Amino acid sequence: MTMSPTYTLTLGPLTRQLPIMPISPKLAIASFVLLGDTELTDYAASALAQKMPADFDYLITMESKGIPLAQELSRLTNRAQFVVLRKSQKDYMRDPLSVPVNAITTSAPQRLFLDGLDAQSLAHKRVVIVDDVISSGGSLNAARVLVQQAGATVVGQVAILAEGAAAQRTDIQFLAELPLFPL
Ligand SMILES: Nc1ncnc2[nH]cnc12
Repeated sequence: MTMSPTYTLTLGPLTRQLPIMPISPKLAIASFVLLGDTELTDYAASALAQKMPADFDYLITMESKGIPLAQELSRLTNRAQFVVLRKSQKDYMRDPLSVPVNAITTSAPQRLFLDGLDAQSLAHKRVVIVDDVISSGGSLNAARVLVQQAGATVVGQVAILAEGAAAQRTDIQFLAELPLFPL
């Protein structure tokens, strides 16, 4: 296997070599895969716990790479439950809400689904959206729409990394920037 070039990510005391992978003829990304990295997940959750709004009811995240982060953040902030927006409709969902989403790493159009039971729990609640990387903001926007459709209010948006132009956003809290790599 030929080795791809890497980008060195530094997060507090931790460093990771992220492989730089083309995702289109014109663009490569430094691939940040949180799944399986317990050490990084735990560090990022404790750092993000310091950046959370004081008053919120629920964390909400998007399948799949945000899930371990949201779980640890939920534990650290003493929230007994968090909500996962899914990328497919499951047979066990009741009256799911769904919206289209465009993500930088997935070429095919996708949808994001909120189980109707979760939607009921969220009604009139204060919600923080958490994700591993915010890039184009496509999945964040889709999550916001679902949260609003459920009758909840978004009181915070947090991520480990802000990629490309997202690093200039003032409406998100994040720990580090991640560059994009034009080809
Ligand atoms: N750099 C990246 N690595 C992994 N997933 C991503 N989603 C958006 N940007 C990403």
